[in-house]
Amino acid sequence: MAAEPAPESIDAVWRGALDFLTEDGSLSAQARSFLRLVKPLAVVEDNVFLAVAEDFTKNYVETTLRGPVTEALSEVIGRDVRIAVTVDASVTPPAPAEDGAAAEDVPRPPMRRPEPAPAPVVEDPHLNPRYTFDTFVIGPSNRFAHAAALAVAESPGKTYNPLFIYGGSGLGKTHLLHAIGHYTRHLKPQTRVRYVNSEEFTNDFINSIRDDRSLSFKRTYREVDVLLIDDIQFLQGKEQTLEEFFHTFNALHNAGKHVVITSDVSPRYLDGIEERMRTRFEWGLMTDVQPPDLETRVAILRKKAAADAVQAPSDVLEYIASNITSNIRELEGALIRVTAFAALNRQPVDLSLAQVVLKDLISDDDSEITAAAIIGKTAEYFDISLEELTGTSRSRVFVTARQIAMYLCRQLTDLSLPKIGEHFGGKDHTTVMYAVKKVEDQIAQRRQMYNQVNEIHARIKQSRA
Ligand SMILES: Nc1ncnc2c1ncn2[C@@H]1O[C@H](COP(=O)(O)OP(=O)(O)OP(=O)(O)O)[C@@H](O)[C@H]1O
Repeated sequence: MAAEPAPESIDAVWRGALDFLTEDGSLSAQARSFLRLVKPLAVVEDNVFLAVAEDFTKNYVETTLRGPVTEALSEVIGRDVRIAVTVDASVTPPAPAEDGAAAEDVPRPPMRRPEPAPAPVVEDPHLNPRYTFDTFVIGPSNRFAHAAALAVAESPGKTYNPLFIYGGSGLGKTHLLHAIGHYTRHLKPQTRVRYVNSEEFTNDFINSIRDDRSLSFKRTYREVDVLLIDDIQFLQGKEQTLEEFFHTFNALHNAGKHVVITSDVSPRYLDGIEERMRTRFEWGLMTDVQPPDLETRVAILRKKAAADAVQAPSDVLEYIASNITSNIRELEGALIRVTAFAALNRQPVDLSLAQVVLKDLISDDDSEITAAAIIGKTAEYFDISLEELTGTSRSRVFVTARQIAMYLCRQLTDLSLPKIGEHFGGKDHTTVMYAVKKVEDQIAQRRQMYNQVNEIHARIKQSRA
C-alpha cells in the first residue's frame, strides 16, 4: 500500500493534482475557474476532503469535476481515492470582478449550460442555471408557491408584490427564486434582476460602509426591476442592515419594482422584521412550501436522475424517496451518494447497493424501532420523565415532547393511530392525528421544531446501531 501523505502535505497533493489537470488540458475555462474555489482539507485513508464556500460550487465540483479531480488525486497519491466535498462559508472565493477584473478569473455559477438547450435560459451569473421552472417538480406541497412565483415572473411589479415564500430547509425556496429570475429575463431580457442571499446582502452593506461605497451599494440594490432576496431570517438582529433593507424595500416598492423574499420560518416568527413589514406584507402574498409527498419525491428523483444522466431503477428511487422525507436536498444527496458510489466502484445501481450505501442515512428496518424507544429518547431529549411525556399535563414542554413523540411513532413505526394512542396513556386516535399534523406543519415553519425532530430521530437511530 502506498505511503499515506503526511497531513501537512495535502497542499502539495492538491497542487500536484492541479498540475496534472492543467497538463491534461481537457478542462474548460469555467471548470478551471471552479477549481480555484476549492480548498483542500485533508487526506484520510482513501478519502480526500475538500471544502467550498457554497452549495452551488459543491454541486458543480461533485458533478462536473468529480471524475477528473478524483483521477488526478488518485494519480498523485498513488492509489484510488474518492473525494468528499463539504460546504464551509468561511472558505472565501476571490472578490467579484466589480472593478473590471478579467471575467475568466472570476469563478461564478456557470454562464452557460454545458449542453446547448433548446429553450435557452437567459444568462445571469448570479442565477444557478439548474434552478428553473422546467426543473421544478410541482406537487401539492408547493403548487401554490410555484403558481405565485410564475405569476411574478410573468408580470413583475404587478401581482403579489412582495411575494414571501417560507418553509423548512431544502424545500425549494431558493430554486423558485432563481426560477423567477431566469424566466423573467427569458420573457424580457432587458429586465434587471438581482438575486442575493441575505448574508451576502449584509456583507455587501458592511463593506460598502467600510469602503465608503454607499452609493454603489444603493445602485446595486435599488436600480433593479426585480430583487430576489433569499433567507431573510439571517437579517434578524442585524439592526443597521435591517434598516438598510427596509429602505431598499421601500424604494423598490414605491418605484413599482418587485421584491421576492424567502425565509425558513413564517414571517410571524421573524423578530424585528415582522412588525416593520406587516403592512407591506399585506400588499403582497405569503405562501409556504411544505415537505413533498412520496409521489412528488419520486418525481423529483426521477427528474434529477435524468438531468444528471444517471441510471437508477425505479425501486432504488422509491427506496430513497420512502426513507428521506423532509428535505429535498437530502433526497438529492442520497441519490448522488448512491450513483457516485456505483460509478466509483463500477457497479450497477441497484436496491441492495443503495441499502448498503445509505445505511447510516436510512434505517432500512424501521419496524425495529418501537414506540417505547421513541418515547424514551424523546423524554431524555426534553429532560422529562416518561410519565410526564405520556401523561395529560398541558404544560408547553410536555405537550411539545408528546406531540413530537407521537409524530415520530407515526413516521418510524407501523403502528396505527389508535395503537399509538395506547402508548400515550390511552389517548384517542384523533389526538394523535392532530399531533402528527401539527408537528408536520411546524417542521416546515419553525427551524427549532425541525431541528428537534431531526435530533431525536438521529438519537433513536444511533441507539439502535
Ligand atoms: N420541487 C422541486 N423540484 C425539483 N427540485 C427541487 C424541488 N424543490 C427543491 N428542489 C431541489 O432541492 C434542493 C434544495 O432546494 P433549495 O436550495 O431551493 O431549498 P431551500 O428551501 O432554499 O433551502 P434552505 O432554506 O436550506 O436554503 C435544490 O437542489 C433544489 O433544486
